[in-house]
Amino acid sequence: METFGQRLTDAVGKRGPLCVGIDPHPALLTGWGLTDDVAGLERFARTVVEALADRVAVFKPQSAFFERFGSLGIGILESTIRQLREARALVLLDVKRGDIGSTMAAYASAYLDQSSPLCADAITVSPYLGVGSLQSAFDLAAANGAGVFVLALTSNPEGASVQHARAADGRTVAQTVIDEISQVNVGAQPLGNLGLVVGATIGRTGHDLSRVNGPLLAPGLGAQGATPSDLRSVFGESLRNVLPSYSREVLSAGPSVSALRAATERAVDECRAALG
Ligand SMILES: O=C(O)c1cc(=O)[nH]c(=O)n1[C@@H]1O[C@H](COP(=O)(O)O)[C@@H](O)[C@H]1O
Repeated sequence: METFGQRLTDAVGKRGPLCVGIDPHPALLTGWGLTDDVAGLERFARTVVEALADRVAVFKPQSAFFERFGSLGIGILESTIRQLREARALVLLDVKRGDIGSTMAAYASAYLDQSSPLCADAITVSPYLGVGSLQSAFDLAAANGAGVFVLALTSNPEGASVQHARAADGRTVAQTVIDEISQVNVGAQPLGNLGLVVGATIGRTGHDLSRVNGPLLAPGLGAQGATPSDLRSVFGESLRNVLPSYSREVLSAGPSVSALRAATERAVDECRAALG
């Protein structure tokens, strides 16, 4: 079975270095002339799939915006994941899970087990209960050719108060997470299955990402104020492993299919130029 690192490398090679977040905010539904209800959500998701599924490497549906409509919203999330994967795009489900090991195993099977209706290619997780508590997700991902993206340095201004705090050995909390993930990815070719999330908004923080050997998801572009030209100062020599991620900036071009495609092409071109 191909590893997630291999599948991601292939997808980005064919379609370009871009992740499009599917975040159906109430304001976006309204902006698209849709109702803020299940019918509006369904139409929104269907339009994104029609416009972009065959041309974007990675999609990141944000689970909360589907969960908000209960089981009907989850049903639309399931069908959206399925349609995106049928179009050979990778789906990184943004659920930011994290729990004690035994419960984490249940979350892992919900999102990474091939037989689950919500099975995705990768998920986002939070390391707040300790990186070791996520082991069951790492194991299931490896067994299924899937990936796991661990929050390290988030794009929001509040993140630094926890992530830049110093552990007993003097490293920041974020650096301990980065180092633990780097250890798992050692030797993986072309890229490890474990990624990190590092916001494009954070500027130069002095964290060492040089040994991660895994994908670096960079949200915070567009609506949160970062631009592709900020990526170099955040990622330095690790730029080659960066997967830039846009949600509202690209989605606000809708509902026109051609405008969504044009916004995506622009984003890919700008990211390609910035990543070198
Ligand atoms: O894990 C994430 O995707 C994430 C991490 C982070 O540090 N910052 C961040 O904005 N995100 C997510 O990325 C998306 C950003 O959306 P836009 O600001 O509209 O591009 C949202 O779904 C956030 O939940």
